[in-house]
Amino acid sequence: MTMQKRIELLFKKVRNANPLVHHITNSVTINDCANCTLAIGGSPVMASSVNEAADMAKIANALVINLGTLNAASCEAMILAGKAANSAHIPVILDPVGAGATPYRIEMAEKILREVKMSIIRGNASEIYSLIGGQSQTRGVDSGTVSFSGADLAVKAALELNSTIVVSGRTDAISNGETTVLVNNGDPLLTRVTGTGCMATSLIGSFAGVTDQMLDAAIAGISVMSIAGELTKSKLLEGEGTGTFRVKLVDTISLMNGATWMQEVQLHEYATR
Ligand SMILES: Nc1ncnc2c1ncn2[C@@H]1O[C@H](COP(=O)(O)OP(=O)(O)O)[C@@H](O)[C@H]1O
Ligand SMILES: Cc1ncsc1CCOP(=O)(O)O
Ligand SMILES: [Mg+2]
Repeated sequence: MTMQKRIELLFKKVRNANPLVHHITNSVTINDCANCTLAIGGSPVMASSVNEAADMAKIANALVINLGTLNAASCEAMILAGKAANSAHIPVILDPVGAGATPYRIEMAEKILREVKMSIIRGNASEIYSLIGGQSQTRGVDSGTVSFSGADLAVKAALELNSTIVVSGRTDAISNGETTVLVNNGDPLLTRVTGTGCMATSLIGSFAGVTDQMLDAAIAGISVMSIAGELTKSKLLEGEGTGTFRVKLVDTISLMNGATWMQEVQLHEYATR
């Protein structure tokens, strides 16, 4: 079966299986992440207390760790939950929001990466670059300039971090170090609403909860967000701006199925080792 066909089938699979996606995430986009998880067919639970993080991870189908507003307590909860998920063979997905923006963020990201095995890591180019020791001009949570192409960065990070990597941007690059795929969908409006990266990571977590193929889950999640950006832009009426775009984005995701995905996705294999 081709990768495209496998991903097409994931839409029904995720809606039938309704995977529990445990999030330890930031306080800015937490509600959008929960609604995006529901829109694609998952069941979100946000649980960040050190008293229950490990127990919740054990009963989940996937764990999403998002560093957006991390602090000492949430970092401890992320490590407890991550270790529990690793022991139970539950996929862990990392969104290193703002990694590289401050020394604390990169220190914490490195600490979590030392303790927890990540199945998938999704970030913008600056964030992924900082995880492999690079320095780019990142401003807060936005991407800056990086000297690699997204595809080359994804391959390098996949090999160095031993994980499936998604570098999001105008073109999304996804690599497990052996197979690298580019997704040429998206719309610049996606960068004018906070949380589209976080929501993409929640979508990836939802798909990772229903397949063992982490590359498929990573491609499915990021491409759903990028395609939804395009379709939602085309549905905006005169006088509607970024606020309406945010609401309609969740509508679009909730209505997307395998057939629409097949029709819209612009997928290209980049390189095979
Ligand atoms: N310049 C762009 N043009 C079109 N789509 C984009 C652009 N930049 C980012 N996207 C899309 O926006 C979504 C969020 O990615 P990104 O902005 O890189 O994440 P983050 O919000 O974490 O920085 C992804 O679906 C990505 O493909
Ligand atoms: C603005 C902001 N500040 C801390 S977390 C956060 C949300 C970032 O979300 P995204 O990376 O998806 O734009
Ligand atoms: Mg982000």
